Amino acid sequence: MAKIAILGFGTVGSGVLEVFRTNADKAARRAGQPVEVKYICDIRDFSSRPDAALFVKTLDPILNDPEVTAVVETIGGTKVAYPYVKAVLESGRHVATSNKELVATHGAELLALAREKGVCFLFEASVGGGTPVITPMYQCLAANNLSEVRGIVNGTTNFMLTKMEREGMDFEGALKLAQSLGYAETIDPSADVDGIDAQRKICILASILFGRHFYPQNVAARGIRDVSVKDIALARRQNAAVKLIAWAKQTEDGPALAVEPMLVPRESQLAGVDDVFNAVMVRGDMLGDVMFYGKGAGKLPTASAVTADVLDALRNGGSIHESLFWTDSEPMEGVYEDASPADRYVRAEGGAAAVRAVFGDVEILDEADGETAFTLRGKSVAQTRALCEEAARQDVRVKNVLKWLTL
Ligand SMILES: NC(=O)C1=CN([C@@H]2O[C@H](COP(=O)(O)OP(=O)(O)OC[C@H]3O[C@@H](n4cnc5c(N)ncnc54)[C@H](OP(=O)(O)O)[C@@H]3O)[C@@H](O)[C@H]2O)C=CC1
Ligand SMILES: N[C@@H](CC=O)C(=O)O
Repeated sequence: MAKIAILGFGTVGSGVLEVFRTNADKAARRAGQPVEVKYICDIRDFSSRPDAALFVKTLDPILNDPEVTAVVETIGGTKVAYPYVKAVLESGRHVATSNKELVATHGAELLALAREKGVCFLFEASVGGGTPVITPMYQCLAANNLSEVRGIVNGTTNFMLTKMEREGMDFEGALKLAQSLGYAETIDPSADVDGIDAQRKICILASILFGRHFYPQNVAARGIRDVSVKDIALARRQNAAVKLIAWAKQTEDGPALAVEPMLVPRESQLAGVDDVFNAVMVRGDMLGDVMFYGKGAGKLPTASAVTADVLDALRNGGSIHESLFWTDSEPMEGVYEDASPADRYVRAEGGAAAVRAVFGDVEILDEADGETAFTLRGKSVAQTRALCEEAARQDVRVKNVLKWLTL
């Protein structure tokens, strides 16, 4: 019988207990032995629950119990989760976590520690929630050189954009609904809306892709605050959808990665990914493109991925880190940009004549309510930025810029 502990009994942690209880037989077969949740550590009061005896308020009773061999971390953030996870790994126990902030900030160090101790540090649920992305990347695609990953990795914003497109729901209403469904980050939902959650996730995917640690501060991230119902309608007129895309790729100048709302042509499979669903496309030199699609957030989908990691750890042990590993690296100055030219949708205050005076002979998509929307073709990030700055000097305020995703 394997004994485990859950740290943090919120949306995901309570889901892990439910998955273990509902699918106990399946879990026992997979782990090679029955699995019992012996402790749950949470600062909240659960004394009225029938299983109140499981609850503890700190990590100490768990560390002091030699029967516990694996620990689930679903507290979130790094303040408590980082020292807790480090202590658990140092004590020679496996860790499975859904905490992308922890992995994006301390992943290389924790992987090295797990390797040193011969235990597992697994984090499948940290990207894609319940959708397997990380394990396929380092296991099933191991015979490929991977050059690119791109996808929709934030369930909350994808849910919100879908509600805005289909039901004309406003931004605040869509966010409240996503929060009530347990999709949004509880500590700070602006992590979803401002692209920070996706920034952490693309760092994890890029670290696997390139084999060295990528830090969030080196990744330009924009969320969906500037996306209006009007942008979505104009995108639809151009046979495209607005999606928050996280991408990382190898370019001639080295790695490039970012998170940004983009215009996604309907021919792309990513355009049809709606609601809380996530989808990640990985490009390999042998397989070509492969897409992983499924629920990116929510209690049971996410918990199912965390639980699977615990079962893998119990069954296979630390040898997994012969394939799941990346080296540490120093954060650099600035961000990893893609310098190649691209086409962009731009919406700015002012008439078509004022817009053309700055941006040249651009294709006008719409001119209404004192705003002009147009397509700016073949400009790099730096050129686009310079044009927007020049526009501001000429009283043409740019309200949104969305790069077209190439297929
Ligand atoms: N929700 C989702 O769909 C998904 C979440 N994730 C990630 O999973 C992690 C957990 O998310 P989620 O379950 O939504 O978060 P919740 O806020 O619902 O759960 C966290 C729990 O941990 C408790 N907690 C806080 N501090 C401590 C502490 N010192 N010791 C023990 N427990 C503590 C919290 O209590 P209190 O409320 O009092 O602070 C809360 O009960 C996060 O990293 C998140 O990003 C990943 C994929 C999907
Ligand atoms: N808040 C996140 C939860 C999963 O990581 C999201 O919306 O995707």
